[in-house]
Amino acid sequence: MGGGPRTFPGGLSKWQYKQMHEKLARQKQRGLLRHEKQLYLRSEIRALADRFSKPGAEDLWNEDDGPLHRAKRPQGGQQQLESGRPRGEANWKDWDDLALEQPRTLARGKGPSLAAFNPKREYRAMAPWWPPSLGFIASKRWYSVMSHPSTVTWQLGPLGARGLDKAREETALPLLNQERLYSVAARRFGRKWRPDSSDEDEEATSTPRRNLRFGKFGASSEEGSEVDESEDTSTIRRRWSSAALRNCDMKKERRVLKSYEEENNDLAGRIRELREEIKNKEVLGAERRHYESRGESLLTNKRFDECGISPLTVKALADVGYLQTTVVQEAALPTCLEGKDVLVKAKTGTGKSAAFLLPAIESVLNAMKNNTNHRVSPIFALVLCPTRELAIQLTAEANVLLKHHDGIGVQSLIGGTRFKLDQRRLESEPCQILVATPGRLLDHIENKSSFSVRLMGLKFLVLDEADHLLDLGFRKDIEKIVDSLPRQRQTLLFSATIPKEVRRVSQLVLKRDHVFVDTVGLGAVETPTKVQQSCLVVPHELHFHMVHRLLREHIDREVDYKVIVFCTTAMVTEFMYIMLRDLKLNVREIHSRKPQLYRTRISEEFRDSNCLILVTSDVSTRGVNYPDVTLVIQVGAPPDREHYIHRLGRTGREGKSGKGILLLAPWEEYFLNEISDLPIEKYPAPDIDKEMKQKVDDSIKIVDMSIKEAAYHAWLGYYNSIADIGRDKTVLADLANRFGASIGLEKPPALYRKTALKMGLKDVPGIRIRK
Ligand SMILES: Nc1ncnc2c1ncn2[C@@H]1O[C@H](COP(=O)(O)OP(=O)(O)OP(=O)(O)O)[C@@H](O)[C@H]1O
Repeated sequence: MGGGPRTFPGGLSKWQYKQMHEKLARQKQRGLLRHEKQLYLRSEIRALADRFSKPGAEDLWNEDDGPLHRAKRPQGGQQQLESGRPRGEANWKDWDDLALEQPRTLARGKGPSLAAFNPKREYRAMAPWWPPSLGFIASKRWYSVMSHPSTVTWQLGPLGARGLDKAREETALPLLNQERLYSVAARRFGRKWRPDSSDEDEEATSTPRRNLRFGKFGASSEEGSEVDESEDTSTIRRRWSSAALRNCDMKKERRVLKSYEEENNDLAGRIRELREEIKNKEVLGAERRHYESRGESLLTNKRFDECGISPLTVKALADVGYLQTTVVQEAALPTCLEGKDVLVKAKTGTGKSAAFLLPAIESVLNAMKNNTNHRVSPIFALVLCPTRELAIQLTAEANVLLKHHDGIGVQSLIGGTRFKLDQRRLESEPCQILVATPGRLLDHIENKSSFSVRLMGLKFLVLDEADHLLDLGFRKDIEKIVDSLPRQRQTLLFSATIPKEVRRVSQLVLKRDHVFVDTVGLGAVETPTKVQQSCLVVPHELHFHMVHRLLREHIDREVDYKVIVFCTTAMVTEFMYIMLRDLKLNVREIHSRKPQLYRTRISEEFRDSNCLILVTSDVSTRGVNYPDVTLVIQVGAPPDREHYIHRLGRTGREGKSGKGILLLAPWEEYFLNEISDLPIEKYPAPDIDKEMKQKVDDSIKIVDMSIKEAAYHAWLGYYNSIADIGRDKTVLADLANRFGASIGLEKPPALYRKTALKMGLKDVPGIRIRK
């Protein structure tokens, strides 16, 4: 008779079974369609967000929501600006002027068109006294000037006391800010290409990082110019039109053009608000400083059992001795537990991890209560972080907090492990909370549809080290990840550093009505108060000798020493490690060139030990919590201020004391301008006697030639990417060759022609090209 069996699983008839399958297929198809539709909508929304953030669309960020009005540039200010123009940066300024004079008439191919339609710069040049709170002109530099209490008084004082008219005549401030802005501009302008020198992490693969930082959404006009240079006028016109948003403008009411007087009135109002805001923040900051000055830890009087979190979590916290919240936990928990989107800024080592892991657990508990879908087990909470070590650490912390929650599991997805093993682990073990690095997570999303389905149940997303994840090195990956997540979710962003640009870009992942929790406070120092910071400037040929000298000095003084030495690149780290090991120091190394298992083992060893030195690259810069580090040495100029703060933050955690030494060469002193608001003292240069120098030289000799050559290439790549140094290629080549000689290279190793071309080093005297 045929036709197969009469009954099917579950006692269904053939017809019922067929019906059921058809229904399931229809459901699946509907699901896929919904998903596709969601993806399409998101891409549309992102495109729109892009328009909002593009240079030229700044008026949309204006709190008044009014259009950009072209105010007249104060005459006096103009003159002073011209006279005070920094040497060598004249062209930036000239472009500004050009833009001012004939904004829409620049002919194709005529002169430097790049800034012509950048109203941001135009506006800043015209009305430099405009307060930064009004949004777009508050570049990072300006912001840092504003945030310094003394400068705030100086800036706002005249504005408040003499009124706006007088303030407009105030030209010293614009002059200063212009100079700073241009110097930032010049620095960024040069960062066009960055070779393998970065060792921050290998997850950020797609885009060279520093050079493109916030290029697309950035507040500073300078970055826009970087792109503009290669564009023709038609592109520029396109950009100009995007500023108006035209039919893409989603605002319901038409924005009415305001008169110059109206804008001034608005401005006066805004200034009053701003002063109020600063006063409030200063009160908060003062409270906090009081806390710190009492020499206590950052713990508050609030207990975890009063925070409205699950008693089982409170029990787990008590098991590890956490009874009271830290300042950031007290400040962030209530808002996070309310279900709001939050952006949190708090100093390094103050307990941010628990501040987001606790709400993550609560969110999972709620979701599990309400979850009716038993076919797939959704991942309810996702924590993204930039490095593998940090992901492993956060997973371990979450595991501690979940100790008494049976059936809830946390897992990590990081690069350097086997994809198939990850997959099997994800399927076989409970995973309601996932901690991941972006690259590997994306691999799973793109290659495993069942994984994407599990993510569709997501309720809670955290971006730890958010400023870094939203930086261009990671941005594309983060956007793709966010696209594959449900829009109905709570999102938290955490970091110790939140530059102004990040606040804008954060709108891509946060809801509009998100809350900003800042426990550092405007005007307060961003580094831990109990960390003694100093800077030592010696010729870079002596850096290795000096590191050895500083380490010896520290070891002699501290019985339980624990030191981290940060080097600029992975290969320089390796070189430093081999040299220090030969000098009989108890040293370990972590950098991206080491296999993951090795990295994890060393990381654990360093976490649990004393009397150990860790030589590392930027893979250890952010988030990793090694308790009781007594000294952090940073060798060479860090890529930016944020790197400096996060590296320094590996010591002085939990309100403890620590020391940080920044070792610079004389030509790296420009970096001190970036951190001029931090309490950094001059370190008295210790002597390096002949015997000690000889010892170090002997140890340098034993390092393998191939490592030396790789260190030379990496060194060259790193400094080439830093505009202050990479701008003058001849000087750079000379410095690199001096570095090569100091590590025992008789002649500079040759570069591949292609590499030299990319780095702009072809035909540069002193650079050898491989035949
Ligand atoms: N409530 C608490 N009570 C006691 N210790 C705490 C508490 N919260 C956090 N800690 C401890 O403080 C240390 C620093 O915490 P954590 O690593 O979360 O800092 P962080 O702010 O995330 O630092 P970073 O900015 O470097 O990432 C850890 O050792 C952690 O165990």
